[in-house]
Amino acid sequence: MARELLKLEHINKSYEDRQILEDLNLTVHENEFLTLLGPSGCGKTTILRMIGGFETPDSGRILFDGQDITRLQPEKRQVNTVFQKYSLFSHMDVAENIAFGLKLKGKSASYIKDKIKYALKLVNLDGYEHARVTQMSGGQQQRIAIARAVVNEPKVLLLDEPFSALDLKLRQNMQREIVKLKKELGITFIFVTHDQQEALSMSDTVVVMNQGWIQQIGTPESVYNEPENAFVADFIGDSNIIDGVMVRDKLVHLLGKDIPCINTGFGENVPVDVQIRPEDIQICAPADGQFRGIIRQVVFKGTVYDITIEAGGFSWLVQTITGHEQGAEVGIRLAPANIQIMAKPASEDEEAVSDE
Ligand SMILES: Nc1ncnc2c1ncn2[C@@H]1O[C@H](COP(=O)(O)OP(=O)(O)OP(=O)(O)O)[C@@H](O)[C@H]1O
Repeated sequence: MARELLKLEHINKSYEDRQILEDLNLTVHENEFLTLLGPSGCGKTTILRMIGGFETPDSGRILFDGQDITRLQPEKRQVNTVFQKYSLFSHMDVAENIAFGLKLKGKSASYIKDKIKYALKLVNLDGYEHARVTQMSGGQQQRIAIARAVVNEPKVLLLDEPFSALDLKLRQNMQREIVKLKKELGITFIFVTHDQQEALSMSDTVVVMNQGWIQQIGTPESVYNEPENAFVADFIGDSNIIDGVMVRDKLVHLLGKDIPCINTGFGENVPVDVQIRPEDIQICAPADGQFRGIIRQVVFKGTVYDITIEAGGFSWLVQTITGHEQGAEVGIRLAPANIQIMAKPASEDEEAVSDE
């Protein structure tokens, strides 16, 4: 793993007596593409604003290269932000927008000219120096906002939902371009989004958040394939999440049956959440299934079918590449490797204990 570049240590932040972040710890490595992913209001932007210097934590420290920058002014940090609304100056042309920060820093005219040329080339807008920003498309404005940040040669680029105003096609284009840009620049990117697809396709590391808490940190593959709890499983991709109880290691009691699973490390009789991805469920002949049921709904999604099967008292979402007949009786088979066993959230555990 690369060197640790940025560290958030024991961060607390409240707004008007409401605690938004509590004892948050996060490490960002040099040259990492790290994405903060979570539903609206979970505190992603607050974290980004603290890293950028636009917000101060109530307590805790932010370290950059080992130096405490918690209270350092934004312009003194080696960090630049691309905001959601781009915040371009409408009365200035493209070049003036990009030059703005450099002029404030007192850079020479020839230095600024070279930088503008370099940055516009980088974002595929060569020759647009004198265009008016108001006459440019959302995607082009987004690129200018990125060019404006890049000319400052930041060590870290912060991007706060930069594609939220763009339509799907353009969004996907920009996602590819950002990943390419990141490779060319060789710097650290911290990206904020509530779009799980965007996070999975772009990042080295995904930080999944909910209500101010980090739920899981991992590669896109690990948060998708090995979610640590039901929130992550449910938020990232589609999931079947079912209450289970461990019978013993490698055997979980699920909807009235004992089903083999992989190693879990959970003790006997421990209540767990069991996750099975829709694409991992095998539909078979009724007699061959671990559960027997009826197909209730078949919806064609373009590349896959979403099939709802009622079986074992549970409504399963199953994804297949071939169609099935509504009303048909079928079996469901689960491969042990496709059964993800997760700890229940602490509060639910307590309830389970007190119910007994
Ligand atoms: N300046 C502020 N004053 C009061 N409350 C605030 C302020 N800034 C943010 N909040 C609140 O803090 C919480 C976290 O906000 P934040 O913007 O960090 O979330 P987010 O995950 O980035 O959400 P979104 O995706 O909607 O931007 C929200 O409930 C928000 O209303």
